[in-house]
Amino acid sequence: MSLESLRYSRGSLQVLNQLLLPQLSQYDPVTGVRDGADAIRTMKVRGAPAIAIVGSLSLAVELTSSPPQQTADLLAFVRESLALLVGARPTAVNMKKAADELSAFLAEEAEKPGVTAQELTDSVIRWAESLLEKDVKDNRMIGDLGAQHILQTAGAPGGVVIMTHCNTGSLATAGYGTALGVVRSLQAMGRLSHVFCTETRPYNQGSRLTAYELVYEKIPATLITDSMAAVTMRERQFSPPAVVVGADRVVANGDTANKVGTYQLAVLAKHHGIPFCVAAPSTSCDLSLPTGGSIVIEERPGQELTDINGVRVAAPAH
Ligand SMILES: CSC[C@H]1O[C@H](OP(=O)(O)O)[C@H](O)[C@@H]1O
Repeated sequence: MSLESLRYSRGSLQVLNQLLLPQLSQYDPVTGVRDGADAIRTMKVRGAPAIAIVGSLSLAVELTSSPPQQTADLLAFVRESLALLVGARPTAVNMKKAADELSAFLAEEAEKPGVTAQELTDSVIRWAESLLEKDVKDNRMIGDLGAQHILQTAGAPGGVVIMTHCNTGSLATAGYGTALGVVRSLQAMGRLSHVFCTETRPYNQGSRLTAYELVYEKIPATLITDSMAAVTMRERQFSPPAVVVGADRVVANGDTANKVGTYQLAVLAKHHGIPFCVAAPSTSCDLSLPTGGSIVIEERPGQELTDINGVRVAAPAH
């Protein structure tokens, strides 16, 4: 059983407050779109797929509790809500893609003769709910296919050694995970020897979230600092095996945006002759952008670097 990033039933959404992990597992209610956008913006909920799913379900719960009576009001509310949710964080494409797809779906549904506002509302709710099952199904496929790919390059029987960055597990998705899904599939196949997860400063997705998931499921792993990555690659018999990471956005030429620190791992992997793999669902792909130069890279408050749990660990700026 994996950790759950969210708990949903029609009309009710709760999210695991990832700002409090690993010290405290607390589920916070999300009663509507503003709650959903706040949870995403503050990184109470994070991870490209989870952002889109929580954002979409926050719209579904608000529509369940307060369904607009007129079609025009529904269309305006959905449009404004999706704009708010997309604006919560810029780099991961998943929420923008979900917003575009939902908007197109709703426009098509609204063209149907005699359709009522309630029928349209119910369609939007069902569309949002469909993301949950699809995400887990996608992640299991990514995990199995990624594991098979890595084993083909392993060149030897027995377990493989993997390094991963940030958090791409059940806490970043609706379940199973992407890069961590590959780890789970290798473990299920009996072909995982060890995982090295990087702490991933400054938000510490690796130490606070990935290590938490791996320990919770008794997957053999070692937490390393980001600065340990190079010596770990040199000393820990990767052979080949692989560095496997997730993605916030993959664009048309294959350029990939991911958590800061990913680029240096790619350079190190190349230097050490270790395959570097990106595990991401199609919901993280943005073919409208030709190269990575077009991706908006998020910049967050400096306190997320200088403070840990409210305690300053760096000299204040002038
Ligand atoms: C499968 S999640 C992909 C992506 O999300 C993480 O970013 P954040 O924790 O800031 O939302 C990280 O970049 C992961 O690789």
